[in-house]
Amino acid sequence: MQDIKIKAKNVQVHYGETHAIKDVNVEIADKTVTAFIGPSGCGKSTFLRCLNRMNDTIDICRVQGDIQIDGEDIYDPKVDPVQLRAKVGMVFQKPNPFPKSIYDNVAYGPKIHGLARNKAELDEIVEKSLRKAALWTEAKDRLDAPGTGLSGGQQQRLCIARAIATAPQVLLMDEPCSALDPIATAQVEELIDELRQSFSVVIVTHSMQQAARVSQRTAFFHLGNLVEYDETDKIFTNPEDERTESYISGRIG
Ligand SMILES: Nc1ncnc2c1ncn2[C@@H]1O[C@H](COP(=O)(O)OP(=O)(O)OP(=O)(O)O)[C@@H](O)[C@H]1O
Repeated sequence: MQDIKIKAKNVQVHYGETHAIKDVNVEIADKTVTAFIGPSGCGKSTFLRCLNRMNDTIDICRVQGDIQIDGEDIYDPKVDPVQLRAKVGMVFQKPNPFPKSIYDNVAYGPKIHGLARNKAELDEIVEKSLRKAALWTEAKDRLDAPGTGLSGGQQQRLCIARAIATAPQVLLMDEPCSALDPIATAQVEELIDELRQSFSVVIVTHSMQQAARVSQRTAFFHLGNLVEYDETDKIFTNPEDERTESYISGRIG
């Protein structure tokens, strides 16, 4: 078992009157892929967004409880959410490159966070991030071309390169393959497996096959509750809870 990277205690989330997350306690390991699964509306994305305070941007959303990353309370008023999101990167369902060149998409974060002292260092970060995101070979001769001109799968890898360019410690992925074809999906899944050498990766997925392929730990959510959290193999072959069993066998969801 790897070290614990994220500790969430008694987390509750409300959107106005809707109680979306009900007293969730979970410990997420470093250098591990953790999958969040469960039926639509069970709270997977809401809980994922708690981990880098993306819910702060939703007026009616109220987050309670305690979330620590490396022992530090991420909801402490001293924490700057912009800095936090550089440390806890995020990749969304739909590839959303900036309307800028491939180079500038990746260079943007390191620039605003002052991670490069000069152009040569910035070039190096861009190349390293694109290599890590398995996009360098396809992109190296067109770094000035717009990011939006890439294929869907390439755009998603560009967004992954952008997220890892700020040297995050955690990468959150909210259904990162749902807009991709099977080949692009396989490439991103392969990449996720490599990324876990460097970070803690947390992925929300609708696909149980994907969770089984990419993750080592799986958390099953149902109606805002974290029902079961265990080794991925255990969840899919021998779950403890009847609700998990029903979901993985296709009876609910
Ligand atoms: N911005 C929002 N405003 C109000 N309610 C919201 C908002 N986002 C989510 N909810 C509600 O919170 C609950 C959990 O939603 P969430 O999107 O986290 O579920 P999910 O498991 O990720 O679903 P899906 O798999 O369909 O994406 C649902 O009842 C949803 O309607």
